[in-house]
Amino acid sequence: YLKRRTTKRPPLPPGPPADPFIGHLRIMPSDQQELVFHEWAKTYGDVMHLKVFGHDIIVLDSVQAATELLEKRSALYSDRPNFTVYTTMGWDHNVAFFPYGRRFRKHRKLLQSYLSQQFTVKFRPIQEFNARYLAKGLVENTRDFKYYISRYTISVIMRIAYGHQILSDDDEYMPLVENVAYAQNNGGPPGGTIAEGTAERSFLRTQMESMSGKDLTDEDIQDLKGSAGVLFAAGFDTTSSSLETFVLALLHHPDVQKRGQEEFDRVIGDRLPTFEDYDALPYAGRVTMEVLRWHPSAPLGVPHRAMEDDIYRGMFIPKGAIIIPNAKGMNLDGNVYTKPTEFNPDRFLRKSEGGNEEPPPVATFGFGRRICPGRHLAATNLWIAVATIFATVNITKAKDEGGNEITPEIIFESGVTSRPKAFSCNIVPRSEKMIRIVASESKNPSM
Ligand code: HEM
Repeated sequence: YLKRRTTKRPPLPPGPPADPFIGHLRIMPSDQQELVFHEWAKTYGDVMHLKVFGHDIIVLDSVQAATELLEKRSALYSDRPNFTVYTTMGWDHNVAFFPYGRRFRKHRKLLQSYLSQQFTVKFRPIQEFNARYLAKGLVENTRDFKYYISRYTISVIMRIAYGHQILSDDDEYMPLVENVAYAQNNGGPPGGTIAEGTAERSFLRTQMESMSGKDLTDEDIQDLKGSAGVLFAAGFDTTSSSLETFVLALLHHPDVQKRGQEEFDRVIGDRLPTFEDYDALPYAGRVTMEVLRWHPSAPLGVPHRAMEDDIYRGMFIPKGAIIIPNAKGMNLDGNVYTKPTEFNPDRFLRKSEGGNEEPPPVATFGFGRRICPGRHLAATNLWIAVATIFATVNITKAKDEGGNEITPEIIFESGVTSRPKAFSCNIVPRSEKMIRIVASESKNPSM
């Protein structure tokens, strides 16, 4: 009896009541899962167990639990579940879905060195130019603002991954906006130019050069193409949806736009911002951080998988369990953020400066050995776009036929990546002077 007691397995983490056999299938939300999980966590705790189709699912709803498991015990939690849907869609070269192992480490190493904080400083001229090109689009305003946002994020990635700068709407690669899977599987369009040695410096070219002299295997070539395609697939949607979230937040908070514009006028005024101005434009920095907190564009992160049985805070986590880090839930944690649903960039300010000293939203970019390798690029892409938008245009609510302002709902689509539900707005240049500045500073790049 004593032996049986000591070897008894601790209980699974708590969770909502389940049905026999089918577990939580019936109550699994099909929409806004992140918000429903966050509500459940208020009753069952920040480590919650669900069971669906025989699979154990552990939802983590606090940064503390996610850090302790996915970072401190990363040797046990860096695997991915089997993403059958994505692999049957042909996304099998995407490192984001690789199980933990040799091929994962190889891809991750390639990406990590190219996207490190230090290395991404080299991309600044590319980001600055493309932010100006974004402003040019918004000032001309002949298409929906979402088009210009997508063109911006695609252009930066195309240039960094493949060495190709998009300079016109007729660019043959613009259809990639609609066809991420194509880029993923074909290693990006300008592959030919790389072989010919004419492409600008880029991820593909750098990796090819570092391997020159070696005999490249088919797997090496596939891996190079695959990881360049991953930059596109993982970086495009996430960044453009965050910029849409920024526009949505401005419509609800004209005061935020006003303060961003006042900061720009006071500090810079008669030219467009560059990364040299980063420290001088702290409000733009806080707004960027609040966008990433308010609605993380991958609200449930990307699931990890437990590689062994584990025990955490006296709860049993079975081998094979799917671990879901609920980034949105963590960013709405009322123990960490005051009035968490409010968009308030000043929450990050020091108390002595009138803020709450609340921490940056680390959950947005995930955890441990799987943390987003593109996070430095993403954060700087967002910052330069935010600062340039403050500098150049006024964004206000659209009006209906009767001249009444339309206030868009704060509601986000469900999915692995999530953007605001479609909404419209008015975008006009801030002044004649700004139109001239944008025209003269968005000329072809010398990068
Ligand atoms: C706002 C923009 C972005 C957000 C919110 C975001 C978020 C995330 C998250 C939550 C993960 C999963 C982390 C985990 O498993 O714990 C991830 C993985 C990844 N991200 Fe990002 N990301 C963004 C932009 C980018 C960019 C710009 C790139 C590259 C150009 C990129 C490349 C990747 C890759 C390759 C992975 C897979 C990493 C792995 O499985 O080891 N991301 N991202």
